[in-house]
Amino acid sequence: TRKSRPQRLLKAVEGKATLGDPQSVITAIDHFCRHKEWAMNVGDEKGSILDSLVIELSPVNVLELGTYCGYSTVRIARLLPPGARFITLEFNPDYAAVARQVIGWAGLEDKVQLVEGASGDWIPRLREHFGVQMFDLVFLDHWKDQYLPDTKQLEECGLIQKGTVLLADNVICPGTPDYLKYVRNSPHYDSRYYRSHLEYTKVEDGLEKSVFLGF
Ligand SMILES: CNc1ncnc2c1ncn2[C@@H]1O[C@H](/C=C/CNC(=O)c2cc(-c3ccc(F)cc3)cc(O)c2O)[C@H](F)[C@H]1O
Ligand SMILES: [Mg+2]
Repeated sequence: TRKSRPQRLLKAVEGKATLGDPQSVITAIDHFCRHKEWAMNVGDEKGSILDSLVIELSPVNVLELGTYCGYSTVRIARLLPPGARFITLEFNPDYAAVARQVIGWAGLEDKVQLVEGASGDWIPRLREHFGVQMFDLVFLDHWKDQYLPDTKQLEECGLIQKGTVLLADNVICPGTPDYLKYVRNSPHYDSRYYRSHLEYTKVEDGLEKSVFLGF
């Protein structure tokens, strides 16, 4: 059967990137998505904002919801300090398989724990299963209507504590209206919008950074 788009994206990485070089993997994916086939990676423009926030935060414990092909996983993992712990959740086995190979091509497999499963099932188990107490950074990029329920579940499980930074992709396009209302109106979050564009297009989109202030 015809290869899927993620499999064609992986072929582009294998054809163009240098093994063990994360930047070449990022460049290969961006080139493929800009010139061959669009794909829902955070992309280079929003990716630069993501990079600067990761560098500024220098997080020790990171959670990503929605690995997809692993593009943002590679962007984040390449900037993490030694000893940092990065868990990324992906429940589609085909996407997870492609992401493992993309992460491997970047030489970052030792920095990333890709967990194949649903956020709703795994969030309550992260503490006892991985021994993580709280996350310094959570990158939300999965189904847009799941940002809010998963954020609430992370709060209830005590995985969001004072200082935790939530970074949400696509708050304009496709949009996450209920999540945005929640973090912008809650006295427990200090929220800020980073205006940008939908990956590889001129359509407006952006990232919302929300710092948890404690209960
Ligand atoms: C719900 N719990 C989950 N647990 C684990 N993995 C999950 C879960 N839910 C989804 N996944 C996994 O997370 C990924 C889902 C990404 C969804 N992303 C988008 O839809 C998305 C869409 C656009 C877009 C914009 C304009 C347009 F015209 C068309 C598309 C742009 C973007 O940047 C996006 O991120 C993956 F696919 C799914 O298996
Ligand atoms: Mg996205």
